[in-house]
Amino acid sequence: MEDKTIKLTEYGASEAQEIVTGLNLARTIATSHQQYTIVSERGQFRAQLAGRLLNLATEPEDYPTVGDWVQVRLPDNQADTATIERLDERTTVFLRKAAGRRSDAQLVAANIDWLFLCMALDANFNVRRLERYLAVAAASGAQSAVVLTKADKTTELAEQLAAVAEVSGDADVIVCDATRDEGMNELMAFMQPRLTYAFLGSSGVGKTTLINHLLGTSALATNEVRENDAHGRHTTTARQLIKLPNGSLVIDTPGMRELGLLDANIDTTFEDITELAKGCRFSDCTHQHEPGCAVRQAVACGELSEDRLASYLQLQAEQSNNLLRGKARENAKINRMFGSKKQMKSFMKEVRQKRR
Ligand SMILES: Nc1nc2c(ncn2[C@@H]2O[C@H](COP(=O)(O)OP(=O)(O)OP(=O)(O)O)[C@@H](O)[C@H]2O)c(=O)[nH]1
Ligand SMILES: [Zn+2]
Repeated sequence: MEDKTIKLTEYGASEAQEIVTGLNLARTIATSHQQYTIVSERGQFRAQLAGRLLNLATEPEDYPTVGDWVQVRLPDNQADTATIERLDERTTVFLRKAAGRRSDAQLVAANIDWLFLCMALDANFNVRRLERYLAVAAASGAQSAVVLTKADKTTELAEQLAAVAEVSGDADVIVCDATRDEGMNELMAFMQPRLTYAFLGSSGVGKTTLINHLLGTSALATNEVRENDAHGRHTTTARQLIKLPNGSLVIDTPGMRELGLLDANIDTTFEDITELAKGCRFSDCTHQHEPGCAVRQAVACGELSEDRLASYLQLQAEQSNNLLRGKARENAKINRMFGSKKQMKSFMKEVRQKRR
């Protein structure tokens, strides 16, 4: 195998990373079924979680995901598997709600600097969905930009851009057309070496195509979309971190049918409504039936769209529903581990006293 020394700083490591004696710092660049591919100073390795970590892992968040920094024990032989001993704290994490009724988290990627929220300008175009992406992205800690793809497929670009501008706040909006190689320069102008960028969006909007254009190759496989229905088949099944020629790191994520909301920053994403709500008669106004509601008033006089308010209320309902379920889940976990909350507290007290 080619002996190449990889500088971890090229993978975005910050100087602050502390390296535990005997362990190497590595970045997770791909995962599949609890098998990981990592990049370390000694090169790329396959890796698996140490048994101790596996035993402690009870939530999806406990497992490494693409973009994670991990501390590993490397084997002498590159063909052998490395062991992940510790998961470093994440600076940002993009979570979605797993499919189904439980509010389980599904990790999409970690330590992302920028999220590119991708939406196609064909039948995929939907500002309500974009609002959802913006709200979830705002809670991740990463910055976001809107990437509108397939500009060749629309005859209403001006109207679509106006609709996007109404919901996207301060976020930059980049229009791309992969068939004519348009928008790639704007996208590249965004991207700096060593920062990590994740492409998110429904299946078939052209995320992989964009990354291939940025790479200048067809390193990643794409799939033809079935004509007429605008539903791409799922091409991207595994996530991976890829380095672009300019040194930027990109993560292609599998297209999502629906972005399940687990945590969102609704107030900043819907700043217009938050502002209006200050004029409501009741400070806890739900903007649904209360008298003196400034938000409904704005809808009535056409200042705020009915659809945007509906979208806001819907996301808020999902958010509070998840919070309730999350609390119930946390209590169940405490009961499992300690018997009861009371027993947990007395256990913690004992630990604190021993430390003194
Ligand atoms: N007309 C047109 N087609 C495009 C454009 N960009 C991508 N496509 C086509 O759209 C289809 C889906 O593209 P992908 O890049 O695989 O989409 P994706 O978002 O990565 O899809 P998943 O991997 O399923 O999430 C392919 O047939 C591409 O050739 C574009 O700008 N214009
Ligand atoms: Zn109100």
